[in-house]
Amino acid sequence: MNGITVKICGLRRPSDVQLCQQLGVDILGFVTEYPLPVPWNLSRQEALPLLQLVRPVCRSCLVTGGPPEKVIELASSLRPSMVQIHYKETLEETIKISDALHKLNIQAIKIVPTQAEERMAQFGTVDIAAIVAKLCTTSLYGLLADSRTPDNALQIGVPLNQSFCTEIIKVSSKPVFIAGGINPENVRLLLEQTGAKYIDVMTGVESSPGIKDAEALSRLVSSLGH
Ligand SMILES: O=C(O)c1ccccc1NCC(=O)[C@H](O)[C@H](O)COP(=O)(O)O
Repeated sequence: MNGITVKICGLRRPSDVQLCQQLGVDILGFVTEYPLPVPWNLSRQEALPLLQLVRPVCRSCLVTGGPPEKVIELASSLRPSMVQIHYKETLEETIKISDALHKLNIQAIKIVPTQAEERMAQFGTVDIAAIVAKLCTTSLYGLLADSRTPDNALQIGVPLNQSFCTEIIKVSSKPVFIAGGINPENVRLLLEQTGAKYIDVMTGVESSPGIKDAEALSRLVSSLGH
């Protein structure tokens, strides 16, 4: 399973940042100034020294969200490689954020909500193919098909929605990250079933929120041939 891009999210400790890099993780995710009080959340003062540990061969990703001005200001201040727009941003807000970040050479990815009512609120339609088509005309780097949303942010092990992921991958011309309940035991099967090339994992490699389990992380990464 070579060629799979691995993002590990919810990093809070320097030792976990180092571990991810030793294991060859591609993207290191830091939940920063997220609009809800989740246990992975960092202040920008906490995030900065962790971001500075990320070597140029890896990418750093801020997971955040909210009003465009706030997201753009945060990214301008911390200068990560990527920003994951992961709250309730509309299409117009997503375009505003991704255009501004593009000018700063920062890649942006946007969650496509699993819940129909959230899709309607953010994009004015529930139709997944139509939403993906619109997002693929923007300056976003990629999309995220994630079962963890602002509405179930505190749950552990929210399972992956396979048909949702498969549908987005089928119609997207941009990279699609799949996320939700991926762990060392199910990762290969989920990749085969969805055809995904990009994965995002948080709680499936943790012993408790924000504490990565070195053995689980190592098994996940080595099962992908990293
Ligand atoms: O990280 C959070 O605190 C968070 C809160 C609300 C929505 C999403 C959040 N994280 C997004 C991620 O990128 C996670 O890596 C992704 O949801 C996968 O999580 P898991 O199912 O625990 O692997």
